[in-house]
Amino acid sequence: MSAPSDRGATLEVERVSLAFGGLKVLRDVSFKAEAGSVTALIGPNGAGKTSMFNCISGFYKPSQGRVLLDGKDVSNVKAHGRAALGMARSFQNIALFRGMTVLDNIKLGRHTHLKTNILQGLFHIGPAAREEEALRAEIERKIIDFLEIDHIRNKPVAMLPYGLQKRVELARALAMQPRILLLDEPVAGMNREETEDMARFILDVKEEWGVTILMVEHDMGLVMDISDHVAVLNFGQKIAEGVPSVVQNDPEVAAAYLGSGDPAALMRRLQAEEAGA
Ligand SMILES: Nc1ncnc2c1ncn2[C@@H]1O[C@H](COP(=O)(O)OP(=O)(O)OP(=O)(O)O)[C@@H](O)[C@H]1O
Repeated sequence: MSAPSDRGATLEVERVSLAFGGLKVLRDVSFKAEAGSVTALIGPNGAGKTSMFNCISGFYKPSQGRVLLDGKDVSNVKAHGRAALGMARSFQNIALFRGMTVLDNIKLGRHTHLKTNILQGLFHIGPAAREEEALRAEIERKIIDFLEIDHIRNKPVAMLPYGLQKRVELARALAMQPRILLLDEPVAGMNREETEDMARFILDVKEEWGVTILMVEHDMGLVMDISDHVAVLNFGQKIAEGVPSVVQNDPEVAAAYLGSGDPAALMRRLQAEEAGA
């Protein structure tokens, strides 16, 4: 299969902080997702993972820090501009048009950053160039083959089991021809078989399409199995980072998750680090 993007993009998060009123949600967080790798952002509930995703994709503007895509500062680029630069995102809760078919949902993915309007795109009218249309159709066909969803292409999304809906969401994100894919809890609510399928597809997106993957995920089995790199947030700060085996054995990470150790001491250390930064 030919890759829709030549290679994945590098993402750098540089000293990002975010506050809602007086609440500091992210504090001076830096990490990097290397081109063509799978990076996982993990941490207990409320650690700031989704907020970080929102800063990366341009939904939130950090109070400090920068987001760089292939070394280019995109901090002032709006969400749709970042999408046009190759950032695609899936959401924690499925954000598909439930009454529409699988194929039409996938088609909508491509219109995120094209000038062609959605209705023109769906009904193949207007100024959309024929050649581009053919190329797009080819890409959609490849995505449908790749994710093994040909048998449901004309089914309304609402009729599909949860795991397949998540797969359609991935298909729609791929239709944007991303260079980096941000996946917010891609296997949340899935059974074991669905999780294993999704793990395989994520790895295939990386290996066959060269797309960089950044995912927020609570399923530690999946994170440790498929990530090249893991960054851990707790109380809005990065507490650990590295290859899965190192992060897995980090006592501070265990303490953050299990509540063992002394959370007050950890909080004090994080605050002291922040004050000294
Ligand atoms: N729009 C908002 N306004 C105010 N506070 C917010 C907003 N979004 C998030 N927060 C707060 O920021 C903190 C981090 O939330 P966030 O959703 O980023 O964490 P998370 O690590 O993604 O959690 P989870 O794993 O439960 O999804 C929480 O205390 C949350 O209540």
